[in-house]
Formats: sequence, C-alpha cells, structure tokens
Amino acid sequence: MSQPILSIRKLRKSFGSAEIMRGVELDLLPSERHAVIGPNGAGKSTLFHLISGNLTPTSGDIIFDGQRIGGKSPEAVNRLGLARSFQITNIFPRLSVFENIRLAVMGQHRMQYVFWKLIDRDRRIREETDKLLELVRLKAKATTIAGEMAYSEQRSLEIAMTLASNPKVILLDEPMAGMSHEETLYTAALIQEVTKGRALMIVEHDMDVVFSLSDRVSVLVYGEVIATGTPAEIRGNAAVKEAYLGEELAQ
Ligand SMILES: Nc1ncnc2c1ncn2[C@@H]1O[C@H](COP(=O)(O)OP(=O)(O)OP(=O)(O)O)[C@@H](O)[C@H]1O
Repeated sequence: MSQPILSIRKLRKSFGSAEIMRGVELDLLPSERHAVIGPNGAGKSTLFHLISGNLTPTSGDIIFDGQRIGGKSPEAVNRLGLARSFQITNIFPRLSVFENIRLAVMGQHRMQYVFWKLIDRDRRIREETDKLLELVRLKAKATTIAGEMAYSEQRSLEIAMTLASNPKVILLDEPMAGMSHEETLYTAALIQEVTKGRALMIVEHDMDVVFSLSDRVSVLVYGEVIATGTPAEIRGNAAVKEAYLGEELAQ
C-alpha cells in the first residue's frame, strides 16, 4: 500500500462539553476516491471543517503530505494543495461562468503573477480558465450568468473552481445534494473524470453513488470511524449494517 497523502490520528473535537469527534483515525491514499458516510449528526461536516482549517482540533493530528496541518488557516491548507467545496454552492451568481472560474484562477496565482509581464499574465489566466471550462464541460456556457444555470451546472462550476489550485486532495461535501437522479449520475461521472490522479474525499448520502464511485469507504458513527474498507467489505460489515447501513439500504 502506498503512503497516505492525508493521515488523521486520534482526532478529537469538542464544542463546550459536547464531544463531537472522538478519536477519528483515517488514511487517504494519493489517488484514491474515499467516501465518508454515516448517520446525520455523526460529524462528517465537522471532520471536513477540521481538515480544511475551518475548525481547530481539540487534540490529535492531521498530517497532509508529511506536514501537520491541524489548526492551520484554510488559506494555508489550500496553498499546501488541499481544496474543498462546501455543502452550499459557493459561486458568484451574478458573474458569468468564465468570470467565476477566472476569479478562482487569479486568486490562486495572486503572488506568482506579480512577476510576470502583464500580457503574459492575462494569456496564462485565460488559458487556465479555458482548460477548466472544458474539463467540467461548461465551455458552451462560458458567457452564461452563473446564477441562471441549472443547479447541477452550478455544482460543476464549483468543482472547476475547486480545481483551480491544482490540488493533490479534494474534499467534496455532499456534491449531489438536491439533485435529480439524472443530475446525480452526470455529476458522479464528472467527479470520476476530473479527480483522476488526485485523492478525493467525499461525504455523500446517496449510497448508489458512494458504492459506485469509491475505492474505499469509511463509516463515521458518533465521532468515530467504525469501519474502513472496499464498498463490498462495507456492505458486508455486520457492525456497519447495525449502526447505519441497514436502515439506509432498506429505504
Ligand atoms: N459549531 C458547533 N457548535 C456546537 N455543536 C456543533 C457545531 N458544529 C456541529 N455541531 C454538532 O456536531 C454534531 C455533528 O455535526 P455535523 O454537521 O458534523 O454532522 P454530519 O455528520 O455532517 O451531519 P449531516 O449528515 O446531517 O450533515 C451535531 O450534533 C452538531 O449539532
């Protein structure tokens, strides 16, 4: 097994007297797609907030690419190569699709571009923006106002913006929430395509998506990972069935 790109050890987080993360252990391999599933309130979003720097751990380690990142700012974590999208769509609805992606690209290259000639800078930004537009199949919508697109297209746009930093690890929090069956299938295929060669950690409630998209699945219950394994192993795990999947698959 290759070395993990992200290792989480004995991770704890309390809010006042409420202990929400209770010693999470989890490894993400360099180019695997890894889903985190679990009942409502298990702590999945909190886990993502801790990894991305939006929350500071109470104790424990989060090691990304050999460096401790627990407690670093979201900007610092992002600069190291970890990008995250949120449950709520995070785009600029009044700007065009092209402008949205261009802003993400410019944000990433704020520093480097200072040293380039202006004309060269504009050309590079445009090229990178075009490449991302193509990757998420939004080229034909480049001039469309983002807020006027279908919800699934807005999520595609958001995925492109997440990719602007060329991250090694991508965290996606419920990317299919609120989508129709067709939109879900489309977005799952898109995620599969654009995350090739990178590590993906995804929180998702749609079990069909989870089991078809993931190389491995971790099950979080009351702030602890109770099992990690291939989709087949997780489906067949008695403790998982009892704690979560039994009711989820019966729906
Ligand atoms: N800032 C906070 N202060 C206090 N409690 C919090 C805070 N953030 C989250 N919690 C609590 O932590 C628990 C875990 O919440 P979290 O949103 O991480 O769960 P989840 O697994 O993502 O749930 P869902 O599947 O419903 O999105 C919940 O009981 C929630 O009320």
